Amino acid sequence: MPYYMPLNPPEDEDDTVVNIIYPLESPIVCDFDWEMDDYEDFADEKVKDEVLPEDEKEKFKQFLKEKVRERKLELKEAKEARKKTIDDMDPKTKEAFENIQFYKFYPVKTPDTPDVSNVKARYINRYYRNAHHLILRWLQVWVEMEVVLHEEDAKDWVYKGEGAANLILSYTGSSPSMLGKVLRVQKILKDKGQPTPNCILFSSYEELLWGEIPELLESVKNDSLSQAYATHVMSQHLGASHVDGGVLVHVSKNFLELVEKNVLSSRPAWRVNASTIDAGADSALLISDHSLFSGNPTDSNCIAVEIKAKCGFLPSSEYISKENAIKKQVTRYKMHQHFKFHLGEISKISNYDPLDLFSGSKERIHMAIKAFFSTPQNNFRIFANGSIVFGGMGGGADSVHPNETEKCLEDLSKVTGLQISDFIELLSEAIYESGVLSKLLATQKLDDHDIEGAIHLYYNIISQPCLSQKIVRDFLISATAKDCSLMISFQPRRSGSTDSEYDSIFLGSVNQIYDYKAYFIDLDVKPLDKMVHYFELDQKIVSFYTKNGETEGDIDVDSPKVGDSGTSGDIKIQLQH
Ligand SMILES: O=P(O)(O)O[C@@H]1[C@@H](OP(=O)(O)O)[C@H](OP(=O)(O)O)[C@H](O)[C@H](OP(=O)(O)O)[C@H]1OP(=O)(O)O
Ligand SMILES: Nc1ncnc2c1ncn2[C@@H]1O[C@H](COP(=O)(O)OP(=O)(O)OP(=O)(O)O)[C@@H](O)[C@H]1O
Repeated sequence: MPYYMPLNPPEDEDDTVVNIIYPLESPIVCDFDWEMDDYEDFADEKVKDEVLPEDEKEKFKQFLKEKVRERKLELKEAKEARKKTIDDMDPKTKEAFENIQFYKFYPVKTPDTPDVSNVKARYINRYYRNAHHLILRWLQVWVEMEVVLHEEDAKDWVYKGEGAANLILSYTGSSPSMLGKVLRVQKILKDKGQPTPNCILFSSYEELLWGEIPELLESVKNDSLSQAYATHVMSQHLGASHVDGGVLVHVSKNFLELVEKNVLSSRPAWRVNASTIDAGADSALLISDHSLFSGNPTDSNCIAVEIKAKCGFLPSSEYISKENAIKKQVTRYKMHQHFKFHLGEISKISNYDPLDLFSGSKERIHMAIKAFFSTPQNNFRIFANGSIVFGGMGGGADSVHPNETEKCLEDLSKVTGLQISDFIELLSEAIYESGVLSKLLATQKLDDHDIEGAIHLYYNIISQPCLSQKIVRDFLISATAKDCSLMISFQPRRSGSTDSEYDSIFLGSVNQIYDYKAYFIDLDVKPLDKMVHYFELDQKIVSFYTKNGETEGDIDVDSPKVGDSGTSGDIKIQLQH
């Protein structure tokens, strides 16, 4: 019940505590209770503890007052918004909420489960408050997993792509229920020293952090965290119509082992060295193949574009230290490119600027797409009828060698029937008209403290669990939004048909209407203990850029030009409609 709207205010509306991070060389991280604490005494205490210089006291008090004022305003607005929603509620809905009954289930003791009969409590959480009924019975919530994939099914699944955490298989068999689907199977890293990319179990801190979303905690038991996080967290921010949680299916060990063997030769060598399919998993996610428009590879004439947009804003957090002030002027993406080039992870600095893609300006979106064509790296792929025709498979920072770009452009035009300039026009119109990136940007901006602020709250959580959770939770949601991909699929509308349930773009240059759909993929929860990695990587990237600037790997002027009248831009090829 993610949208449960209690008629009585949740407890935090009476909360008088505000989380403080006061920016100093060593920031002061504390909680201030405006009912219990006195500004003067509070500041004196900090001076006495030698965390606040005496001459900073007045400024600190002003800072506290400002934070208290902001928090009170926030609470007042939340209260008014609640009141308005309740006032506007139709009487039937209101009656349903008034009569709602909560049942809290506890497991009975079995040889494998602990006896919890003495620790039962009616309390659920601060929204639901107390349960009306307590039931001591094991409630096993099974996700519908009617499908089981066995060894003999392995031949129907081929390699589609992979990231650091998952390997994606396309279905090539004839079962109608699987047609147009991909299977997302978990991988495990060979080097146990690397930070774990995927979170399938929760630590006790994570249980606290995400505890307000019961479906998430429940999903861990069912091995369906990835599905639950997409559905119950990310879709609230990105819009349910752009998120597909998929369905969990059982997979046998033999199925996974055979698939691992079958796809080995299609996988990039560096991915094979880094990770392997987790043959111990007993389920995998079955999701619609969003590189297909109709779900059927044979009848769709579909072109799809995958964009890993990365972080689309410059941080302005007050917690960013003076030495790292460059972060407020140069994008994380650009600085990371220089660092990756230095490490030999990419052969060329990308021309792509995320600020262009997220700008909301048609011209700048155009520029971003042109940059993707010259340096796609792992940020840009194009699929025709589900098969990749531009960009590299298997993710990775430098998945396409620049020399291959020209050839890819020719292939692309052959299958789409569009000149590259028309294709860029179609894609930028869809990005501009759909507004789908503005939701993504707002979700990324949940990170308003920057890692330099959030890291202190992370340490807070692991030293005295229960404080400062929202900021870290928002940081992790934002991290998912900075790393996910957007998949937009297009299908030319048949001539003669006028109405359609889809959004569409009219491409004047070819006199054709294209229907399109947009989905976000890779919406997994980031592990809480990755916070330290985030902080360390951030410091490395910024310090490298601050010391070295743009001296290495500057943008190559000889890269293929796209979208202008000229060679590649005029290539033309046919996609039947
Ligand atoms: O830190 P970044 O920006 O390099 O992002 C990582 C990505 O690198 P990129 O720079 O996009 O090539 C990285 O992508 P690749 O493996 O390089 O294709 C992963 O997406 C990684 O996420 P996770 O560990 O699989 O959950 C990403 O890690 P998160 O930071 O999203 O946790
Ligand atoms: N539903 C889907 N439809 C079509 N293609 C998909 C789908 N899901 C994933 N893919 C393809 O598989 C690739 C890898 O998938 P995904 O990004 O989910 O892996 P990951 O390991 O979670 O990534 P990361 O490295 O970001 O953690 C994607 O880049 C995309 O090309």
